[in-house]
Amino acid sequence: MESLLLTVWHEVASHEPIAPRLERLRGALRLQVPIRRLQLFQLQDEHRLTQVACTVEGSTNGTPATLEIPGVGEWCGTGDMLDLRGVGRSSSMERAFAALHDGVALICPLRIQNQPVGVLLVVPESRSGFAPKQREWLEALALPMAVILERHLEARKRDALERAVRADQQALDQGLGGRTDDGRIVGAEGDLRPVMERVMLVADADLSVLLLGETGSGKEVIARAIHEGSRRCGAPFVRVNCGAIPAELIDSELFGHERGSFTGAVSRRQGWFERADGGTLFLDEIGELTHAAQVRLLRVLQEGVIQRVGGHDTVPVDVRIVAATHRDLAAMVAVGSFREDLWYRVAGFPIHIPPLRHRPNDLPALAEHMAWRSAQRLGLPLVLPTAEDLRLLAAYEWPGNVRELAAVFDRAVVLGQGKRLALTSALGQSLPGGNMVAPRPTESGPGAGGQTFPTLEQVQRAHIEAALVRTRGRISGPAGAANLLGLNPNTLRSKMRKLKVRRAVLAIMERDSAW
Ligand SMILES: Nc1ncnc2c1ncn2[C@@H]1O[C@H](COP(=O)(O)OP(=O)(O)OP(=O)(O)O)[C@@H](O)[C@H]1O
Repeated sequence: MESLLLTVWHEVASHEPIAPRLERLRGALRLQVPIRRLQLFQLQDEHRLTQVACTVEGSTNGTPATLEIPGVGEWCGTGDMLDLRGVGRSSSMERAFAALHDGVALICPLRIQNQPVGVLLVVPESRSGFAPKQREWLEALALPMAVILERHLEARKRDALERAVRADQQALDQGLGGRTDDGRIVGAEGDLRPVMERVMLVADADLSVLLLGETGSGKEVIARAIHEGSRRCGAPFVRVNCGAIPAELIDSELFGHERGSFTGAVSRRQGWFERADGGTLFLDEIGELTHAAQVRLLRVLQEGVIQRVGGHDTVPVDVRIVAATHRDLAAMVAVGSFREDLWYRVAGFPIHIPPLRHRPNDLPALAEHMAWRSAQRLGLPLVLPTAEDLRLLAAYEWPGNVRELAAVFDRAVVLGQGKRLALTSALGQSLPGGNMVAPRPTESGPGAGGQTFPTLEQVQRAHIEAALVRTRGRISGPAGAANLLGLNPNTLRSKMRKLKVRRAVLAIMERDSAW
């Protein structure tokens, strides 16, 4: 028993990730106790457990990541170890645990200084369960397991905090000159004009604004324009990506924290509201906020004051909210995944930004802007798009909108090395094997005078790939590549096989739209 406990405490002191430590622990324990599976759960609130780690042998683990178990919090705080074989399963908690492993398991509450942290679940090798002595050993495991779990949770919190600090730093760098853009809104006099008219109407009205539009369509650009057109323009514009906030850090992100208020809080930190005080808080991807975060956000919007985590003073804050989402927020309200009261707070004045494919008149100016921007960013000579380049761009759907256009130009400029815009190649970028889509002969560039002249096979392959890019991978039907190329779908398929055409170009384009 002593040597076993020594091994256990040795694992407690380790800094390795939790899963291999638990696996080793199970191995050591199995010398004394016939264990098949160990599962460690973190207590999320009164009724919720989240699986942190599981070790198992010989079968996959079908336990869901999060379990709703009524009364589990209370039992964790005061209850004793339970052998599910022996209980009458009178409570719904016992029934819920018993359902996990066919009623053959032992559950042990994990506490530190009487505070509940989680649950250890142990499944025996056989249905006969554990002998009394073996149960004693398992009971002795509760404290070291609780310490392992608590340290693991603290380490995760620390990591999340470091990530948040890094994100802050990036945002700061961008604000301080990381932007190589001239800040121009291309299309303000073109297809984007109705949007700009609404921006001008609302900019100085100090209403909250909700920007609706597909990803990469320019919501942040418009949010900045609203801020810059308002009387708050001399004060900060703070952008927060709501989808990237770890649930355990929501309070600290919103309200800030005092030094030492939790492990990892090495200095005082201002929350978003304080940082944006007097200015505009841009809540990007607001539809991604968790339910708990929605509640917290609503509270500060209603009360207009914040209290830092670990602090006692209330701090009044004055911010204008501009929120954005690519989701159908009204539908989310209808199904209850976004709070209606928060919706009323943030959706004072909605502005819809159309996707790039609905702004054909802006495309030439945007293409020139991106050619200039990429050349400047990458330190290469400026090459402007030709009429043929513009036709190629106009034929594409742009699911990633202006951001995707910017990424395509970055690649086209790099691939063309300041001598040409390699737009065809940039649209159907390099494949995992390292091969490139061969340039089309029409591409602006050296053509016949260039260093390499593409073979007929390369040109055919590139042409078929360009057709597949345009039809987003569809081969047959009126909107398919075969129709576009004037071929029978089966003929196209056999050509694709012969030429080793890579339908993976599509996967790459999808990946690149998030570039
Ligand atoms: N009208 C425009 N004129 C010039 N550049 C633009 C325009 N619209 C968008 N951009 C550029 O496109 C990129 C994406 O824009 P932005 O970040 O505003 O999109 P978004 O809709 O907020 O994206 P997401 O939904 O992913 O947050 C940025 O580099 C931005 O500078």
